[in-house]
Amino acid sequence: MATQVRPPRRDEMYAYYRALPYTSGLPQWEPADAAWHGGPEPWPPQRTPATAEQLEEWAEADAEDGSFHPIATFTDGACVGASATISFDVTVPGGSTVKMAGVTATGVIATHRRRGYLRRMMQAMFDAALDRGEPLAMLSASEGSIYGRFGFSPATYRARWELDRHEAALLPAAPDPGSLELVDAAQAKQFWPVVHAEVRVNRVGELTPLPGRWDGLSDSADGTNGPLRYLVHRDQHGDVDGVANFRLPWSSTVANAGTLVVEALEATNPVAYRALWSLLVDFDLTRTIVAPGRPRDEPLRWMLANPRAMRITRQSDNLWARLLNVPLALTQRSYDTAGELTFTIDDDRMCSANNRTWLLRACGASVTCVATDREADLTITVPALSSLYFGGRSAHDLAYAGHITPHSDGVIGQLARMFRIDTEPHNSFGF
Ligand SMILES: CC(=O)SCCNC(=O)CCNC(=O)[C@H](O)C(C)(C)COP(=O)(O)OP(=O)(O)OC[C@H]1O[C@@H](n2cnc3c(N)ncnc32)[C@H](O)[C@@H]1OP(=O)(O)O
Repeated sequence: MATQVRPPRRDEMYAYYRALPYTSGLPQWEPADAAWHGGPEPWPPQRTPATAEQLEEWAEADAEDGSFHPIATFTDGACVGASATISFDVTVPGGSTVKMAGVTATGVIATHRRRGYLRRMMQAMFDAALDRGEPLAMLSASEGSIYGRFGFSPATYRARWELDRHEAALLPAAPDPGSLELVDAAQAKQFWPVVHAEVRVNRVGELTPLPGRWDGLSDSADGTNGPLRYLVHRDQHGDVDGVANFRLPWSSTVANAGTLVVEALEATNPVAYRALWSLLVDFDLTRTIVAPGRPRDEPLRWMLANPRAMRITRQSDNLWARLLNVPLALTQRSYDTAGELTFTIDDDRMCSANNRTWLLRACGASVTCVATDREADLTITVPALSSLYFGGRSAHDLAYAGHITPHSDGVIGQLARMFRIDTEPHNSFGF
């Protein structure tokens, strides 16, 4: 059987999409409650197989999108596996953005699984990303057991919480000099990119939006979920500094009736953030407020008179990260404390140039990472370093779990102090 792993040609794109579960209506996520899923109905929902018109639309759009890099597996001329990377910028500790290969839409048809095709496509995508100068890759994992073997590990997190409206009283605060306004989808499409652009650079893990990111916003009803509604906050000068999308889905059960789902909310400052939530958590004729896909360190909890009233009902990892070029990635973030560390990597089966001992020196804006012959302070796995890179995992926990081996006293504490960040890494949308 002749097997090729290569980018598909334009005329092969239909066959390429057909290798993906979601084009055939098959599930593409493990059957677990998902933290980004707001509604009460079972998950994952049924999907309708893609029509020929949809496939043509995607092929057209993807061919024009220079940031989309598909890869496919062909056996005897038939496309049996598909994946792709999308070039993003991701915000890293210190507020810089780093070029990142977002691995997306991956599938191998059921009859051809466990033959190493995903591994071959992943290697091809890593090599191509390195050639484009992207020092790291990220993805959302459909199942938690697949991607660790390729060097990925959780980097950003999300939570779904619920709040009983009658327990949602906010602590008093200074009067808001700004105002709230309900807008339609056309206006929301204008405001979202402006607000997100400012929020993104201040939150580790946030991404540059894909082209057309907000094109799908609409005022039409989405079945029994009803239409999305849009709320904006303006500051005292009239400039929009916060946006929220929410829904009031219909439910057949009394238990789920009167639920207000906040699908997205971003604000550039605490006044706008508080104002948006203050309306949404006290919306007449509702009973429960549900917010999926939120940061785990949601400040709203500490604005409530009863902080326990906000109940985290699900939480999960969100994006997983994988450093492809360790020295390049490490010199593009900043460090909480100045320091010098030597560490060995010896487990990288896919980007073998990383298997060295490295000397990381950080002093303010000056950061260097070079190969060294010095003795290592510690040995760390690529997945552990990839998690640590975004600041949301504890070096102590990773060491306790065996992913980091210290070779001298106190070195895990130093690693923890250098890599820590103030707020949890989070990304408000995936890919
Ligand atoms: C980023 C995203 O897009 S997430 C979406 C991923 N897609 C899906 O979940 C759709 C359904 N599943 C599939 O299409 C396929 O099973 C894939 C894409 C997950 C894996 O493709 P395959 O070609 O079978 O993987 P491949 O044979 O290269 O396996 C590589 C390794 O991963 C392991 N592996 C593959 N899939 C799984 C799995 N679902 N669970 C556990 N281990 C797995 C293999 O055992 C193998 O292990 P080894 O290297 O230790 O021998």
